[in-house]
Amino acid sequence: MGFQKIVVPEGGEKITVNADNTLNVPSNPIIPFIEGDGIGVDVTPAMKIAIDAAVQKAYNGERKIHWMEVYAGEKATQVYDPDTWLPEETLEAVKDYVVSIKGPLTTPVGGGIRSLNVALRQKLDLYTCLRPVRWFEGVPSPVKKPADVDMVIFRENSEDIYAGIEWKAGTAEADKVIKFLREEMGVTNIRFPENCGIGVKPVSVEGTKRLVRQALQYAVDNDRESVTLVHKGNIMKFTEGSFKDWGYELAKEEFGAELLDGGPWMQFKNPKSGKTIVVKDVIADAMLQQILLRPAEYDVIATLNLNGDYLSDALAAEVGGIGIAPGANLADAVAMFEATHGTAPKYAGQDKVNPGSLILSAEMMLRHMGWVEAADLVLKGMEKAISKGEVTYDFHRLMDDAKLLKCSEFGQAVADNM
Ligand SMILES: NC(=O)C1=CN([C@@H]2O[C@H](COP(=O)(O)OP(=O)(O)OC[C@H]3O[C@@H](n4cnc5c(N)ncnc54)[C@H](OP(=O)(O)O)[C@@H]3O)[C@@H](O)[C@H]2O)C=CC1
Ligand SMILES: O=C(O)CCC(=O)C(=O)O
Ligand SMILES: [Mg+2]
Repeated sequence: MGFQKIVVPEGGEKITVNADNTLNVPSNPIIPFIEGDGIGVDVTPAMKIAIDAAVQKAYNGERKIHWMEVYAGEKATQVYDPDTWLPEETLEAVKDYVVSIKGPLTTPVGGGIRSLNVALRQKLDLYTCLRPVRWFEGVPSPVKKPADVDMVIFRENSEDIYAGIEWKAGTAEADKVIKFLREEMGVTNIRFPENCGIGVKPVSVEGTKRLVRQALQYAVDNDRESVTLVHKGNIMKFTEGSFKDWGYELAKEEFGAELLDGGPWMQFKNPKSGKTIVVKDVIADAMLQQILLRPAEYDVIATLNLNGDYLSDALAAEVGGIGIAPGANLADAVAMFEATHGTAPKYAGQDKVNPGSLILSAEMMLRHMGWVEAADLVLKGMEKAISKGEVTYDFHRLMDDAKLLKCSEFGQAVADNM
């Protein structure tokens, strides 16, 4: 494939996909990366230091990642032209090379371009946002028992209000939609119809079921105890409420779940371990208190896009903050790994922030590639560096007697402690 600006590294090969979506990973895979805006310039190089060291140590030079920079966000506007935020060839490369990783990208609030992060997920149909949340020994936490927080969020990544179907108050488009709603749909309860922005929230049975299927399968494969459907179905009956109903329906249809004590909770036997997996649901606002008060009762979570966004940051806070919260955006074959945090512009270029989130996202990527020995070394390096009190500013400000490291130094500390 001929690219305009992307330079394909020499000596690397593509990861390919089999008919059953398993990967063929060569020993010299080319991995596209988006550096990211803001603190992307800090965390992405630190991530590469830690990951290259883990691969070198695990495989003694027999395996090596060939990083290939692809562009999005502000850097794309510099490399291509001022109006190109998400070049077509970036999308092609991410699809063609199958496994990639990205730093955060800026989205202006209120106006300007729509989220490039959301656009990447939608254009590549990366419908699962997978965000595991666990505590590392020694990480400062605002809760009494952070070790009880061990949850894996499956956030629906392609629907909900993130579809970006909305019209600004006072525009002809908003007025037209409001007129339609009032005159043709009999809507009488738009409080201020003269000056009202309108948003649309699509939630489908297909979108829900493919996400919940991933969450249930994850619970089976990883011998987890429960899957909780988190929704606001009491208020948004035909979107969030249907998500809950379709989730239970899928559990029954495809995993053989049966009602537990008359329902609505369900349960089924894990075909691999024989243990019971409970499928339950919690309303989203109550869930935000549950994760603080009774975290040990929650395990795998399946939820809609906005709930998942809120829950990700709230849960991350319980185990040290979004500086250490990893994630992945997954389609059936294509996978793009990505930190949970944003561009933190006030820290951009200061070599200050925690690269842990992107390093742990890359750890997930190595595991996804089947490079588990290297992934284990990343965890070991991270755990040891933190337990020695070698940390970035976010942990340092909450710890006594810790050593303050720069972003790049923490990447090196992970490498040195493997
Ligand atoms: N996937 C993506 O690319 C995402 C992009 N964004 C975008 O990022 C921009 C900024 O968003 P904002 O709401 O400020 O959220 P951010 O996640 O960028 O930052 C919020 C706060 O979180 C803490 N934080 C974030 N990253 C780190 C890190 N690596 N290490 C330590 N602490 C960290 C900082 O806290 P403190 O001030 O306490 O030190 C920071 O001020 C927006 O344009 C938003 O749209 C947001 C989320 C995800
Ligand atoms: O796209 C954005 O700017 C924000 C996305 C976000 O907060 C997330 O995915 O967690
Ligand atoms: Mg978020």
